[in-house]
Amino acid sequence: MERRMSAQQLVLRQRAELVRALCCGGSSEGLESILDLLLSWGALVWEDYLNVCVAGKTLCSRTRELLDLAYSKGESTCCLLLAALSHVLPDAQKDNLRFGKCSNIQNSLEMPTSATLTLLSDRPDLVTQLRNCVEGALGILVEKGFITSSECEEIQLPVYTSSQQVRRLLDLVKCKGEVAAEVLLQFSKRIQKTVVPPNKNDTFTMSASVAEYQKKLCSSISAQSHFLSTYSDTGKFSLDDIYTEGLLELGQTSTQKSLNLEDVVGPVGTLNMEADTVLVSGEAGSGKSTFLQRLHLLWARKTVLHNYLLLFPFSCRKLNTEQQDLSLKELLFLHCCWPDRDQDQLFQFILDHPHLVLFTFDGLDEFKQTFSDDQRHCCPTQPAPMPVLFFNLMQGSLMKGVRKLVTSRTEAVPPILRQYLRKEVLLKGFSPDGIDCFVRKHHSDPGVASHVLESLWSNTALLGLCHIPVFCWIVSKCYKELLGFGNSGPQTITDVYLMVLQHFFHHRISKGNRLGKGWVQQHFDTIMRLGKLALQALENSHYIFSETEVQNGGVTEEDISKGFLIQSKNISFDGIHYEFLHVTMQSFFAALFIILDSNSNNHHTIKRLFQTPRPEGCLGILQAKKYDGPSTENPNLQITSTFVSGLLSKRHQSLLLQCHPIQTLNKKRKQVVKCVSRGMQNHFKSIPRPVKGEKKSMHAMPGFVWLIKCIYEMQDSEVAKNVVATLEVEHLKLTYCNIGPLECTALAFVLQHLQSPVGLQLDSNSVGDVGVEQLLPCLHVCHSLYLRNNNISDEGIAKLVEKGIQCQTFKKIALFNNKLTDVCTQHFAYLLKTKQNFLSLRLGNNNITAAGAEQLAEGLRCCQSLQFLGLWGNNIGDKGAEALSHALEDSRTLVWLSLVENGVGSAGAQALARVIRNSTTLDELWLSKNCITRDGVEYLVQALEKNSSVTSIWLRGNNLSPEEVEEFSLRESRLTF
Ligand SMILES: Nc1ncnc2c1ncn2[C@@H]1O[C@H](COP(=O)(O)OP(=O)(O)OP(=O)(O)O)[C@@H](O)[C@H]1O
Repeated sequence: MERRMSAQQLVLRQRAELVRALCCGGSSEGLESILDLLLSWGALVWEDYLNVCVAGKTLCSRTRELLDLAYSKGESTCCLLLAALSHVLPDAQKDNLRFGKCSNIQNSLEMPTSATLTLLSDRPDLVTQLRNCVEGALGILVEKGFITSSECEEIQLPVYTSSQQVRRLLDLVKCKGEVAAEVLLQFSKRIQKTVVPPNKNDTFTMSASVAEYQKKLCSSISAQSHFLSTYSDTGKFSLDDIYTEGLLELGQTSTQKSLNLEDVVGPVGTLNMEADTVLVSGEAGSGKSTFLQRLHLLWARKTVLHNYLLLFPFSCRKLNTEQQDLSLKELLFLHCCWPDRDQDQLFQFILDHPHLVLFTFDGLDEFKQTFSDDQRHCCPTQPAPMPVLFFNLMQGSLMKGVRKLVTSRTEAVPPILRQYLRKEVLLKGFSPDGIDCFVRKHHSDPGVASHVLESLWSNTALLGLCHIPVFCWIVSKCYKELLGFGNSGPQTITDVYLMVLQHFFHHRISKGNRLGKGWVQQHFDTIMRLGKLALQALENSHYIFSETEVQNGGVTEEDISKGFLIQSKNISFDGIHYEFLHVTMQSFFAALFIILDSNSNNHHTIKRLFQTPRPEGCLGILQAKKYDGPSTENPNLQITSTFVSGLLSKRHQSLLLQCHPIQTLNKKRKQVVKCVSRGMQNHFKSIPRPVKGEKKSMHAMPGFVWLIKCIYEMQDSEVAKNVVATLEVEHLKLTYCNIGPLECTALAFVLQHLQSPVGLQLDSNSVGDVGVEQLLPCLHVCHSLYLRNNNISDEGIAKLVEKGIQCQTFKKIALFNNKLTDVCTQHFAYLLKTKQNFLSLRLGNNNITAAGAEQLAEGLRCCQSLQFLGLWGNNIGDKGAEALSHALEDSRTLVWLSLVENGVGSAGAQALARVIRNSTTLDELWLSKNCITRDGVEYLVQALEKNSSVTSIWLRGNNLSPEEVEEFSLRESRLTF
């Protein structure tokens, strides 16, 4: 059992977490900063450092090497390692790590006696001081003959970040001897005196030509971002009228803090200080382009981001069309805004003041080439092919210091890009309040808005879909059709897109004519022409069509008049260009074409679209690249396959039968079912055998959720049943998988058919109250439900508990870090009273006070089964602890209780002592980070004298002096301080 752990034990026990913390971003900056500190503190000698840094080793193996080394060197090195980790890791990554007492250790080296030793002892500061002037330092050292120009070039290779260049310089100079080291130190002292930190007191003069250009840029950006393209046909709404805040959260943290627009570009959540690129990721239609558009508009009005004088907005869709090699200068001025005069002066201003410039790139996922960092290009005036230019900008080899904001579909972010990211922000669509707000903005008539909202709230599957703004837009646009559905409204995204298809055809038919039942047949030719254009283009990541391309595809004026194709907003094109109203619409037309086209080749298209293992050869874009299902390389093909599944649902058969023979439809359907089943089988095969004593557990691989969504679109319970019939796991882990309400609906649809109960782990997603409701149909097959970090409120809990008490197998719930208050405790009290086999209730990091604890106590008093109760990080105080203790005094089942960080004092400890005295089952009691004093601990010690089951009571961070800690540790070894 755990006692107070030594630094060595902490390093050993947390090995996996430490490796993850240092390697998750892909950047080696964290590890290298730690090595700097350890060298400067004398914890590592030069040979150790060289051993860790052997060239060619991966970041993870270097990290492991360091951990092994520290462990083998003993307690004091581990202590310094933990101190360095605590110093270097961003707060967000420190949450779940323990650094022991080592976090405040300072330099333990004596004053250095030589310049080369000073290079070691001052290494962390030197890296910071010199990183903006490596070139200057190198110049002096070359000039004085200490290093050669080829050594100088090697240090400056663009593969290295500026901090890495400094480290290489320090390593080199160390070997060049005392005088060289002395020269470098003097240079560093000199620049310390002269350099003004960037951004602070940054004096620059904005010449008239820069001011004029800024004005032109603002007015062109303002004009471009005034309207949303999805509203272009109505002419009714400006962005101001309809824009609704979406949920923005930091990626890679365990806390869910909402960000505002300025935070996205600002310092909050920075993981890699060296990188300039901020990624905003989200699902299709989650509002990424609209978010950027809003940011552009507000910047152009000078309402936000005042510290950026110039903003250059790029669309990856448009960059795709660039055939010529361009220099950075041409890229800026040709693709964004042409300066009327003084181009060179203006460009020089941009080069000289990178921190005053912001670049935005919309739709990285639409860029034809996959991100690669093979080819370095650093010269701003030299032309290069577009992908080279673009990738080097994101990496920071080009225009270092300019902040870049990139949007992308989550699943399409290439892992290799992550090492160049400053941070990742997730755009999670609308909250339930956001949906309400959007619908009310869309409908000026409050009666209609309420009617639409009522029908949404009565169809929770559709409500789940509407947290994605593009679906919310469709539902609002097609409100007449929606209200016409009554109770049997759309359930799947295919239903929603069929509704919008019908809506557009309906609105474009001449007055007096009605859209009959056979409307698909009526518009068959248009559908096929647009579908063919859509599919061929999707295969090549092509989203903008010239007039010639449209004509060559056979698309007629009349087809265009239906409104699915709109004129491209990218005004700098020659001649008219078109794009689909939204890219998801392009995917939908592509899917319609695959289903309705009688060409037998579609058999291959479907096969390739659903292929999950690495295919031999496949659709255009997929051909040349490594790829794991359609998801990773081209997310639009993934959505297309979801639509294909949905269109093959038996529910839509009668609609499609009008223009396609049943045999062919059935054949395609069989094929899709086979592909999806095989895909799932592949996932199941990847489940490792359980280690002895552990549960058989499956961690969802990429593509699992996509397959589940395809099955849901088919709306066929038999398919769902067959697919999971062979799944034998006890634990299904889907953490950080972008599970929102829509995915919950699909998961429940499939998982409810599981043969034996599972633990369903959905931590760190965006389930929310709507998602919780969607999960209820599968609650009877969940013995445990893990919903940490999911924006769940008391409302969701009310529904969960109502269903949970009817489910015999449901025994454990974890709700750490949600939005729960005392209101939820009355529901849990009811559950504890009613359900006498419930085992574990974890409610840490919510907003539960003494009143909530008193409510819980009501339930606990009648509960004969609960073993684990976690309330870490609430605020129940002494009163709450007393209430719980009274209720638990006679418990014959309680094994584990956590009241860490709850404002519990000695009165609370006194009450808890009674639980300890009586209990024969309690094993661990967690009371760290409270305000218990000597008196309180005295009660606990006395109670322990009567207890033999308790193995540890954790008391770190209470109101005790070091002497008291010492004394109690000697008296009672089961206390951990
Ligand atoms: N914040 C918002 N306020 C109002 N409407 C929005 C908002 N975000 C998105 N929408 C609506 O949803 C549509 C789709 O959004 P958008 O194109 O921004 O999504 P996206 O995430 O960029 O999609 P994709 O990844 O498919 O390109 C918009 O055209 C608009 O109608």
